[in-house]
Amino acid sequence: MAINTQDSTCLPLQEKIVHNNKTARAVELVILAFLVSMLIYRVVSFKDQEHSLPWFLALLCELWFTFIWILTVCIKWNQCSTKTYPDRLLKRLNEFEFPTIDIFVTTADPILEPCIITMNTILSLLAVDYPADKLALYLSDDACSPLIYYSLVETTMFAKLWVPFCKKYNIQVRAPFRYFTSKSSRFKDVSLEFQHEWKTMKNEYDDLYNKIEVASQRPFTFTCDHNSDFADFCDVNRSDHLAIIKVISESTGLPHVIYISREKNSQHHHHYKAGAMNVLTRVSGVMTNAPLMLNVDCDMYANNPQVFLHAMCIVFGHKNDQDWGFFEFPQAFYDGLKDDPFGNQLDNLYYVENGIAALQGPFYGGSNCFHRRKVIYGLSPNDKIKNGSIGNEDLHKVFGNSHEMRESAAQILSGSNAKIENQKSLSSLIEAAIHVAGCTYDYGTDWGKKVNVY
Ligand SMILES: O=c1ccn([C@@H]2O[C@H](COP(=O)(O)OP(=O)(O)O[C@H]3O[C@H](CO)[C@@H](O)[C@H](O)[C@H]3O)[C@@H](O)[C@H]2O)c(=O)[nH]1
Ligand SMILES: [Mn+2]
Repeated sequence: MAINTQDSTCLPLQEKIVHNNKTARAVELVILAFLVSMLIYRVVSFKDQEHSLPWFLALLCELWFTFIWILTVCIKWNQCSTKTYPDRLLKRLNEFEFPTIDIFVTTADPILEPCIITMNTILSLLAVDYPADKLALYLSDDACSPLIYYSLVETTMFAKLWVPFCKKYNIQVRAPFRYFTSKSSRFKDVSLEFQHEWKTMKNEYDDLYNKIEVASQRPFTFTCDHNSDFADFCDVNRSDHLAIIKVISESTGLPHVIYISREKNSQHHHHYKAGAMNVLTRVSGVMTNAPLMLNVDCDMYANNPQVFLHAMCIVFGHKNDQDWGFFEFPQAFYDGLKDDPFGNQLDNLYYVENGIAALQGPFYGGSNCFHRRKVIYGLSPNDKIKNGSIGNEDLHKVFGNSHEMRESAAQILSGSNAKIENQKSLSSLIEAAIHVAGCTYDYGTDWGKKVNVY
């Protein structure tokens, strides 16, 4: 009987691969030798010079050039990439061991950032290969727009069809606007059942698209009485209004879906995306309190349904907690021009990032990033505070005057298993969530100083 030497339990879940190019390094070393010889020549022949000032200035310029050149070579010396192995992960762990994750999507304007694009971002995230009961998706709407709220409600309904369809047929692109326009969605050797479901799904998506597009093209109208779902949006001023938080879907087989429009007041600065991220952190802390948080901009979509499994390879693939506080996925851009003449694919930026990652770690790009909640709360990745050892007064100073916020923070800081299946239903937590979404909630606390995303 053959012995399985490749026992999957011994193989790593993730590897940091450093690519070193020997030829390029040899060339750099030759250049370094030239530069050093030139500097030695400048110094040695200094006393023989009639024009010592220009000679000295030339020496300074060359020293500066050499210094910059060395910094550049440090970045070029190694290029690093991380490889993750979701198949090994699935053999080694059960899905119930995966942590809960709070997903944040931010949007600031339904026209400048077209609603249908934001909704596709959301659909691609709702449909990822990960246990749905471990995910909660929060949409932060800085425009306080009933149109965005309406679109999210409609999108969540469509998701109830779209997500099972994607999972049943293992669809690879789960943002419908890309899926239905890509060649891979055309029929080839597929069953009649698939063709039939594909057509139904396409019609449903066209319906959703039309509803949102029609609603976007004229001022959004709705009934303003108290029973209406839109009552909170009546006569609302986008830069001066109370917080609005609505639970759109809860425990329905989809991830939880929650709409947030944080409080705005013209007297207090809202701090753009950074302000939105802080409110999202607090609101999700009170509602679902997942130990991991992912932030995604409204105009991006998950182009790989296994992206959360790749993420879990990083989470479970490191022996020490201190090895990471956050990790992020690179951005890629669709429909680029051939050969990228304008550099839109940011290849140079990634070249620099990969070089820096080989030296230390990547720099924070701002989105597609998984954060450890406790790190955002001010702990280093390997630290834990003993349950009960942090006093209520300290918690008050750091996390503010919401009892629910302090309780949830204490849970995270002590490393106890924060679970989405919080006893209380999300709808019963709206009041507490609205409190922490206030625009002055963090005044006098450590938010923004020691506790924050940005
Ligand atoms: O008041 C605001 C302004 C922006 N956003 C959101 O923030 C995100 C990023 O804003 P955008 O204007 O698209 O910035 P970009 O320059 O495209 O984004 C890059 O640069 C930002 C930092 O400047 C990072 O936060 C982003 O992740 C990164 O992709 C978008 O989802 C916006 O909807 C808000 O939620 N509220
Ligand atoms: Mn952007």
